[in-house]
Amino acid sequence: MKKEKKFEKKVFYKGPKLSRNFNPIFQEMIRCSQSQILSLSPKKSSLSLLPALHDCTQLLPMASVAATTFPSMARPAARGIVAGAAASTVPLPRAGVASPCPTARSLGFAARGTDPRLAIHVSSRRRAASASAGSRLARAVATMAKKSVGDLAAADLEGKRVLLRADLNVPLDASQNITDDTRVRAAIPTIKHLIGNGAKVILCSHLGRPKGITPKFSLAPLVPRLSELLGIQVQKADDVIGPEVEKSVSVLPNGSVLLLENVRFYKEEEKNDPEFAKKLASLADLYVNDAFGTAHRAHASTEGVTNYLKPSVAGFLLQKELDYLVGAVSNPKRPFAAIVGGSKVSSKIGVIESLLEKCDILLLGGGMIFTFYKAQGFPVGASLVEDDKLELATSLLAKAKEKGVSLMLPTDVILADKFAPEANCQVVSASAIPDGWMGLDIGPDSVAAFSSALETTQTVIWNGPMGVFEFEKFAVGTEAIAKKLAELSGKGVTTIIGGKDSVAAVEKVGVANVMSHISTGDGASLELLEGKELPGVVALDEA
Ligand SMILES: Nc1ncnc2c1ncn2[C@@H]1O[C@H](COP(=O)(O)OP(=O)(O)OP(=O)(O)O)[C@@H](O)[C@H]1O
Ligand SMILES: O=C(O)[C@H](O)COP(=O)(O)O
Repeated sequence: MKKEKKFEKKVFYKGPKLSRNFNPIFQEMIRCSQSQILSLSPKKSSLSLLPALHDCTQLLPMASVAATTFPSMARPAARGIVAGAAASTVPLPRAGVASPCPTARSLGFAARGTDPRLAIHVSSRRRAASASAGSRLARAVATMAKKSVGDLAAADLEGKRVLLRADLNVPLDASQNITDDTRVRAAIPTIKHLIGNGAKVILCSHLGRPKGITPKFSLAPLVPRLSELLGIQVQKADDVIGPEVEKSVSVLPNGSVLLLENVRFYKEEEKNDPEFAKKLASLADLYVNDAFGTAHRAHASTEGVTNYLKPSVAGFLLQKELDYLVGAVSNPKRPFAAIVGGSKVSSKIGVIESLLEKCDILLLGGGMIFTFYKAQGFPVGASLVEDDKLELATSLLAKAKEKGVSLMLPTDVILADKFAPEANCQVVSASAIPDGWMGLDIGPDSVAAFSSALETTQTVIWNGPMGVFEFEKFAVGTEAIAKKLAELSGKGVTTIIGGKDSVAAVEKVGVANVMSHISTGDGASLELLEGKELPGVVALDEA
């Protein structure tokens, strides 16, 4: 690299002809001389004069430079759709309904106010999106345009028996205490709305994966917390269907809640048995699905009952999840960055492929990066590698380039001499992993490069940790990203966190309450990000 006065105009490289095979050289060049690289000419055409260098921008931290220095590489926002969405309104709970209870940590229901473009009804997105008919995006958004519980008038609810499917699948300790009540708190706004309008709520959920009636999976431990959050005594049925439950429902006063027993105590639930669904539906007059975390399951209580209950509508939590994981991701404020981590590339292929269609910057971390390194010919030591996914990694890199997405891989990693919390560690360049060592976190240079790339963004979605964050020594990269996203949230950037480990990381760092949206779904949010339709959503009435 020759030092020149006019760095902002050109960068000269002296050395072997650059190609992908010379990535280690280029990587080292960036590591040592980042300020010089940062001064590449802002014309994309100058990159094309250096085709090999251009290749590298798709693979290395140059991508962050490209994102900031070459805004033309970022694809323009879908302005028509955004404008349509901005003009629409949020369906608010009706007057006289108690506001959601204060929560220990914000579930982000207030975030609509911070980003007016997200204050939209699902149906308005359908109208806007249909303007770009034919695109995969338009279809995906359109199928998520569902009638909401907020669309029902007070008269539709007063005295009505409402079957409300929530996801109360919470973790319990050995003494049956709830160790994380996030999903319980997330269910409260819809329940309050229903009881505030005089409905009789028949609340139903699964807990765990029981095989038949299993006392440790009873929903009984949920009753005290639900009652506390709702400010009324929640009744509990000992069964899901049958004469005893029917009797309890028949004496329910308006504005009350009856919690059914774990719906998975019946094997018919997961089989989506029509007879079981019919019996469950017969308890109620209408159906509300607020169980986002289970919306990817076509079960009797999430899908089957909609064949017997009209209307079948979405609850507020389900709506909010769709607003962010479909709406904000499909029509993002740009630049839009996606951060994908986790253990294996194989479990994130769908997410990466889908996000490559939408984002401007893609940051990769976690165990999957070593498959990408190996695909580029780097030594990976004892790191996690999926040898049968090397071609896939190469094709994802090519796809990113083709789509003009700035894909960044970490340039340095933290290595361990064994997979253990007390392992010895060292930081090395990503291209210089010695035999016998395994990469368990991204390194400090990568954190800096990722942070500076994120600085440029207006929307960020994060799924999957950057390293083995369960071990303190290897949690630094993940926690740094969590803190960076918290900082960006404070500056008005839309930040969306999905995947149980990324959610756990932001909670551990204590910044969950500042994020725009923390998804309550795990598999469901992953499937939604992959662009899949969720059966529990598809089955609901159209808006
Ligand atoms: N470098 C690495 N080597 C091995 N394992 C890793 C590495 N980096 C992260 N992991 C592990 O990946 C796991 C998380 O991977 P996973 O794909 O399940 O992510 P997730 O998106 O948060 O989870 P999910 O979508 O299932 O909720 C963590 O347990 C973490 O320890
Ligand atoms: O925790 C979850 O992901 C949901 O409650 C769905 O549970 P399941 O994976 O057992 O269907």
